Amino acid sequence: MIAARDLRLAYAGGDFVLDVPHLDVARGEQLAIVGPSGSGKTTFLHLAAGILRPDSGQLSVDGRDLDAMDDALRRRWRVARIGLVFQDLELLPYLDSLDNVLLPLRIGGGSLDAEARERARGLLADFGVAHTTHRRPARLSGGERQRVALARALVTEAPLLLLDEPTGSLDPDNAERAVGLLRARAAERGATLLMVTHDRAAAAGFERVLDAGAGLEALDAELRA
Ligand SMILES: Nc1ncnc2c1ncn2[C@@H]1O[C@H](COP(=O)(O)OP(=O)(O)OP(=O)(O)O)[C@@H](O)[C@H]1O
Repeated sequence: MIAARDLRLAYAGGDFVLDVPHLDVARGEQLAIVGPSGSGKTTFLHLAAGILRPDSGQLSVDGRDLDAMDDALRRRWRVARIGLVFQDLELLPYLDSLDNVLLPLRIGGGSLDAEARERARGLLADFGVAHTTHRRPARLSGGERQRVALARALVTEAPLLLLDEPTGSLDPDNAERAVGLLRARAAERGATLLMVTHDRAAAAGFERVLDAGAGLEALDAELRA
């Protein structure tokens, strides 16, 4: 599902360089990348989502070479094929929870029929935030906002879930429940799940956990071990 080879990205004007020599994530696999702040987890996730483009190297996601797509196509492809949770959530402040969850369908030109609305409401209920359905983000707690963002990642039933610190605002019980639900939904439909986090507890139970502690180039060593 994800194949990265000799991937390199340096931010203009910064010191940080992301190097990922070799990483494969199989279709249907659930992978957690754990590492401290600043190790490049978000950068890698944004490369995999086609939000950032590498300076060099190859990256194929869901069988597509992201570099070969123009920006508009990559955006359409991302909305259709990836359920994404951003570290800063990116809920739209003028939409209530239901419309935030429906947003990927709206952007992707998908159907917003009764069935889609029912699915969105069901996801809000699954994550324990049905009571926020008609509230805007400003009137939600941090944990409620996070759970709305998690519900949104599942609404398109995309084959790839990319989750950036999906439990950052949740207490331990809610974190465990939320990750369990994301993983169960992914497993039910054979979707691939990649979570990056600094929270080792959130990664407990994942069959494959990569340590980005020494920088993502260390992933290569794990793969060869
Ligand atoms: N737009 C940018 N321009 C310059 N440097 C950046 C930019 N975004 C991130 N960085 C730097 O790149 C490095 C990796 O950042 P990244 O957000 O990928 O790390 P992370 O592992 O996700 O950290 P955290 O757990 O704190 O979110 C950091 O040193 C950061 O300061």
